[in-house]
Amino acid sequence: ERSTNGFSYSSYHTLEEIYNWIDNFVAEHSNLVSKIHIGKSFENRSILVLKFSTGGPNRTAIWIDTGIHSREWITHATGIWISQKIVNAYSKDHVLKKVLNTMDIFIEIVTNPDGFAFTHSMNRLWRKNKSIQPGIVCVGVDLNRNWRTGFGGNGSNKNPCSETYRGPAPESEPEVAAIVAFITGHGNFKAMISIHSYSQMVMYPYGHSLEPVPNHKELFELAKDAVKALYKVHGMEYIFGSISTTLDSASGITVDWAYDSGIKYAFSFELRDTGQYGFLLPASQIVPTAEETWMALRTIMKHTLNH
Ligand SMILES: O=C(O)[C@H](Cc1ccccc1)CC(O)(O)C[N+](=O)[O-]
Ligand SMILES: [Zn+2]
Repeated sequence: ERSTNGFSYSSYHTLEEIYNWIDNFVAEHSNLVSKIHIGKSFENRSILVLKFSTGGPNRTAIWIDTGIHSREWITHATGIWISQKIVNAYSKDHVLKKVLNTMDIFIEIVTNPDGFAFTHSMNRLWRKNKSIQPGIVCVGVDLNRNWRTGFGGNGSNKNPCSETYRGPAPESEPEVAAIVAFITGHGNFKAMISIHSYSQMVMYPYGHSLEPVPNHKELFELAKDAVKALYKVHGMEYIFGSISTTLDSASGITVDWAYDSGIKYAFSFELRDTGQYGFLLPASQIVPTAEETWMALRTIMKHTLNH
C-alpha cells in the first residue's frame, strides 16, 4: 500500500521524490487532501496542487505557493512539512479546525518544476523556469516578474539573460498561466501567500509601486502579528512591510497580481537565513524553519477567517 513512512521531512528531495510523496500523502489522507493537476510546465512536467478540504463546493480559499524560484529549496521543504502539519494538527488545533471547517487551503509545492529538476541535475543556483525562445540564446523567465500587474516596470528586466527577465509578455509562461487560470476560475480566494528565500521577511503589496494599498494598515498589523508568532518559536527575527518600501521595486510579481485580482490578504515571505548559507541552507534548519513559518501562516489564516 502507498505510504509516506520513511519519507524524511528533515531532508531535501528531488522532483521525483516529491511527486511520489504527493501521491502517497494524498492516498494516506484522502478524507482531507486531494491532488489537482493545473497544467504542464514548459518542458511538459505536471504542475500539481494539493487541496485541503472538509467538504462543500467552492468554499472561500487560501493559496500558498513554494518553489517559484527553483534554487530556494527551503521553500519546497517547508511546503511539504506544512502539508503534513495540516493533516496532523487538524483535529487538535482549534484555529486550524475552524479554518478548515469554513475554507479550503491550496498548496502548490513545486511551482517551477523544470527549474527545480535543473537545480538537481545541472545548476543548484538556477532561479528561473526553463522556457526558450527562437533566436534567443539565454534560457528562462523569472516567474516572479511574469504576472500582469505592473508587468514591464523597472523592477524587472527585458534582457532574456537577466535573472529577473520578465518574459516576452504577461503570463507568457505556462507555470504562471496555469495558476492565473486556476485562481481566476475558482473565483473565491481570500488570501495568497507566495514563499521565497532568503532574507527573513514578511511582505505585502505593492512591489511595483510605492503607493500604499488601500488596506495597508491592516496588512501592516497582520504582518507584525505574523512575525511575532514566528519569533516565539525559535527566536528568529523577521522584518516586515510593503515590498517596495522593505525590499526594492519589483514588477510583475505574484502578490501584486493577487491583490489586484481582489485577494486582499496577499503576502510574500522570505524564509531563512540572512545570508550565512543563503540558498544553501543546511537540511538541519528545515524543520525549525517550517515550524516557525507555520505559526506565521496560521496567524494569517486566522485573520482571513475572521475578516
Ligand atoms: O527577487 C525576488 O523575486 C525576491 C524578492 C521579492 C519577493 C517577493 C516579491 C517581490 C520580490 C528575492 C528572491 O527571493 O528571489 C531571492 N533572490 O533574490 O534570489
Ligand atoms: Zn525568490
